[in-house]
Amino acid sequence: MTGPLGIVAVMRNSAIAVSGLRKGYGDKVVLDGIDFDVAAGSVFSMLGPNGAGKTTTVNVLTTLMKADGGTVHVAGHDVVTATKEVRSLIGVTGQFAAVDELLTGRENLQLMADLKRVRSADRVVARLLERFDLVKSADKAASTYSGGMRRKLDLAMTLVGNPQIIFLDEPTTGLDPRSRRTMWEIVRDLVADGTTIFLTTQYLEEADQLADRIAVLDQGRIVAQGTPEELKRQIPGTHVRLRFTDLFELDAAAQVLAGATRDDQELTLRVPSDGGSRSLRALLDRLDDHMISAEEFSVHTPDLDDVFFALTGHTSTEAIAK
Ligand SMILES: Nc1ncnc2c1ncn2[C@@H]1O[C@H](COP(=O)(O)OP(=O)(O)OP(=O)(O)O)[C@@H](O)[C@H]1O
Repeated sequence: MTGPLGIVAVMRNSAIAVSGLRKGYGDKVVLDGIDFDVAAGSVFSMLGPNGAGKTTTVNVLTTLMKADGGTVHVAGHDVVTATKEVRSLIGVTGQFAAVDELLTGRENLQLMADLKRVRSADRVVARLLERFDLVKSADKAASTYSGGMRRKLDLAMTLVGNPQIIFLDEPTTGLDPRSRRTMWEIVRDLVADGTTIFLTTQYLEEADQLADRIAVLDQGRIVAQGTPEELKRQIPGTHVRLRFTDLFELDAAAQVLAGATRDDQELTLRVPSDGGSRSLRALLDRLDDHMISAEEFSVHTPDLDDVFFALTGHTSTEAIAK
C-alpha cells in the first residue's frame, strides 16, 4: 500500500519496529545492526544462546538502555524521544524478577497496582491471583513460593495495568517442564486477548510452540527470521516418508523414485523433497503413473535444533557452553 493511509495501516499493525540497532559495551559489539518488525497481537521470539545479546535487545526496546545506533519504535513511539509513552504501554518481565520476597503475593501485586496508579486495585489484584492460580498462596510470603509460582507472580505483576505489549526475557529458564507448560498457556491466553508478546528464549521448542515469527540471534546478528515452518524449510533434511503394504510395492516404488532411501523392515522409502505442494503433487503423480500406491504418506521437516546448527555452525548448547 502507498500513500498516507497505507503508512498509517502499516504503523498500526506494527507493535515493535527495529532498524539498524547497534549496541556495544566498550570495544565489544553486542548488537551489530539488527532489524525486525513485530506485528501487533503476535508472539515474536528472539532465539539465541547465552550471551547472544537477547537481554541487551530487551533493555533497549524497553527504554532501560540507550542504543549506540539505529531506531526503535514501540507502538509507534520512538523509545528515545517518547520514553514516557513507551513505558506506559509496555510490561516487562526480566530474568531477575521484580518480586519482593518479604512481601506476600497479594502485597506484591498491590504494590505494583499502587505504583501504576491502577483504579479498583483490590479487584484487579484478586482477579490476577485467580487467573494465575495463586489464591491459596496469596497471603504467604513470596520467599516460600516455588520457582514456578514466583515466575507466575512476576508475570502477574507485569500484567497490572493491562500493558499492550509485553516483553518476556527468558520466562521459563530454569523451570520444570510442568511450570514451563503453564507459562506457555498463559502466553497463549494473553495473545488470544490481543496482547503483543516479545519473548526471548534459548529453548528452540519454546519458540516453536509459541512464536508466530522467530529471529535467530547469534553473536549480535540476526542470522535468520521467519515463521517456525519457514525456518525449518530453509535447511536441507526435509523429506517425504512413504510406507507400503508389501515388499513388492516397495521395490516398484524404489525403482521409480531415484535418490530415495529404503528401509525393508519398515517397508518405507525416504524421499528428499522441499515439502512444497508442487513437488508433493509431482511425487504422487509419479507413483500414480506406475500404479503404485503408498499406504502412508508423511512430510518430515527438521526441528529447530537442526535449523540452529545449519545457520550458526554450532548447536545451541555448544554455544551456551562457550
Ligand atoms: N553491562 C555490561 N557490560 C559489559 N558487557 C556486557 C554487559 N551486559 C552484557 N554484556 C555482554 O554482552 C553480551 C550479550 O549479553 P546479553 O545479556 O544481552 O545476552 P543474552 O543473549 O541475554 O544472554 P543471557 O541468556 O546469558 O542473558 C554478553 O557477552 C555479555 O557478557
